[in-house]
Amino acid sequence: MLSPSKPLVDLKNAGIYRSGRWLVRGVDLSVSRSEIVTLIGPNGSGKSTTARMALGLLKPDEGTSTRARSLKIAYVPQKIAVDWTLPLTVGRFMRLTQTLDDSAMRAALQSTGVQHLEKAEVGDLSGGEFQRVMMARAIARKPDFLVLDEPVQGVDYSGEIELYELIGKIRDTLQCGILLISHDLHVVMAATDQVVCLNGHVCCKGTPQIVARSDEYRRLFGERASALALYQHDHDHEHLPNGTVRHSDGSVTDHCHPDDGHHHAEQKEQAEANNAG
Ligand SMILES: Nc1ncnc2c1ncn2[C@@H]1O[C@H](COP(=O)(O)OP(=O)(O)OP(=O)(O)O)[C@@H](O)[C@H]1O
Repeated sequence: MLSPSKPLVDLKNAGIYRSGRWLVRGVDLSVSRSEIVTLIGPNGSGKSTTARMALGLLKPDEGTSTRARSLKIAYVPQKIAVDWTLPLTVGRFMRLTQTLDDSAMRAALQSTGVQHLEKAEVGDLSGGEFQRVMMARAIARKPDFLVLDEPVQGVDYSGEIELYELIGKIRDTLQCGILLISHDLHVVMAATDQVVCLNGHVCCKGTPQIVARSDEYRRLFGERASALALYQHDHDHEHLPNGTVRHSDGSVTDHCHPDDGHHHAEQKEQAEANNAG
């Protein structure tokens, strides 16, 4: 039985060491039931590596990675190796790696708004449709823990907002914990409970700041601007290949300082509120 009070997944000081360097190090991260945790960070900052530790696909070389017993996991990876020139309908794709009866398959496709595509060829789908089919395939498993690696890749802005809203709905319906990966440093969903910013280690984490008041976002997204949040931070230090850290003042230490890389969104928001007032 899964305990409601314990996290589904818990990484403590976890790190992966490969080819003479730490790909990520010192990662503390937990995901509980009905919680959405978003991992952000630039390319190569260790997001997928961290997700793979959380999934149990990679064993940490340092620290620990634990998962609740009998945890049902679904993973939508960033890339999947399928030859899309081969004919494959969405309906068959849904059942490639799991047994699903017709009604369960259709319910899953319906929940992500793509039931009309059951007979479509997977190779013909648009980027947004493909992501929805991938999510339908994952949620058909009724997971306790869902990992979505870059679910909005190849999707335009309005499609991106719809996908973020859909992820919120999936969480509400399945009450699963979700680990979401995004390389986008600026735009993360408001429904995110925790944002963890990686840059080879955890730079900062916390709740995202809502930018519903921003004119630019309102112009771009209309009413749904409130579905977006802006998360700002500064990387004020650099991780060197030998595992040491160079700070903005040029000094080099073995580890990050406790106040490294903190974001300033709260101060900025406060300043904006003061100006508006
Ligand atoms: N098995 C491996 N051996 C050596 N280096 C690796 C291995 N796997 C990943 N890396 C390196 O580790 C770093 C982190 O990779 P990871 O895929 O976790 O980054 P990411 O944050 O998900 O990046 P992206 O946004 O580009 O998907 C990269 O520099 C990558 O080249």
